[in-house]
Amino acid sequence: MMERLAPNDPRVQYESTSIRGYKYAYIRGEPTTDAAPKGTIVLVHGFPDLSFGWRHQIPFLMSRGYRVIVPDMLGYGRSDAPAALEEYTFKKLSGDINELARKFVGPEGQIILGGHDWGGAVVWRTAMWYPELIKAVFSVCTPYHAPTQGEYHSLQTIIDAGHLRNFAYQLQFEGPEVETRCQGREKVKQFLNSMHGGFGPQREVGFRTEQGIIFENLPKLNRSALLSEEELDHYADQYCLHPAPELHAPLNYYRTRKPNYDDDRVLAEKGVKIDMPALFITALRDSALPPRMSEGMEQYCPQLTRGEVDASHWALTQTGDDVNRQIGDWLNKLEL
Ligand SMILES: O=C(NCCCc1ccccc1)N[C@H]1CC[C@H](OCc2c(F)cccc2F)CC1
Repeated sequence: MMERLAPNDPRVQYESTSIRGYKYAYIRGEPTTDAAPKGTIVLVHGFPDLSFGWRHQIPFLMSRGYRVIVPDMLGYGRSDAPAALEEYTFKKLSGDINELARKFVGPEGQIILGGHDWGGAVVWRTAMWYPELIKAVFSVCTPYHAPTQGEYHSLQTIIDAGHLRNFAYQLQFEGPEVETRCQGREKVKQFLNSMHGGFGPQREVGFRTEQGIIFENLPKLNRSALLSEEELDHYADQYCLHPAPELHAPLNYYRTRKPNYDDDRVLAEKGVKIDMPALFITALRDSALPPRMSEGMEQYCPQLTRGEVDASHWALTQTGDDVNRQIGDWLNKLEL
């Protein structure tokens, strides 16, 4: 199997462009096969991640004859990180994906669009706002969730009513505590390590979905088995390209529920569905996005293929070869 990308890997190019007045940096990987390029794939990462989060998938997709474009999403890494939460709505991020993609496929072309985590939520909405751009769409971990038809409820109200308990950590992430208490390279590195499942000598953890970050445990944690020291250092370096509070912009993805709800009403009224071919790969041990959350997706995605991996939330790295195999099989069927 191909070796995953290393930080600053010479097999790909590191470029940037201006979108909506913001700098978007991205990885560009070209096909490594002699055959004609099969098309362009755009990959969208989640939280707390980077374009580097797709390091297992990028060489694989290049070897299958695709050009791969992988942005650092707004707020991350080498891209700009505006402070205002309004800049991070699904509708605006969808427009950014459209603009980035069209730089490579032109006004009439199409892409295959893939997402993980928050990137998965973004790709489902991009497929609804820009269906003409999308040849096919896939998401790892994050199921499609329909635009709410009813009235708006805050996450606090929903959780107090006993629903979405697996999203309880988001109540902490919406607030100021995490960005205030995790500033500076060492604390940011400890935060990233905790989110990747690092644990302490008494098996202490630094993050639980029912609770959020357990700050007193962060200094005790050993490095997560999912990341090499070099990889964790790269993440910390990239997050520290932005001034403190380094996590403010990434956490803005948790602060857009109301504006996203307002934008979603237009989609709900139009009865927009995911009509193009779609692949959803669930991670069987993702404590934030358990498999049960994808029940009923077929009614919104008539051309849905389902897959699963025996992984935690970090399925892209933990079961990279299995994820690649399932994406590869699905792509082969698309190209028939
Ligand atoms: O918070 C996220 N990632 C950080 C935590 C990663 C982690 C998990 C478990 C262990 C260690 C680390 N991801 C978000 C991504 C968007 C999701 O919201 C979309 C959505 C809805 F709003 C409603 C219904 C379904 C649906 F998918 C909510 C989780």
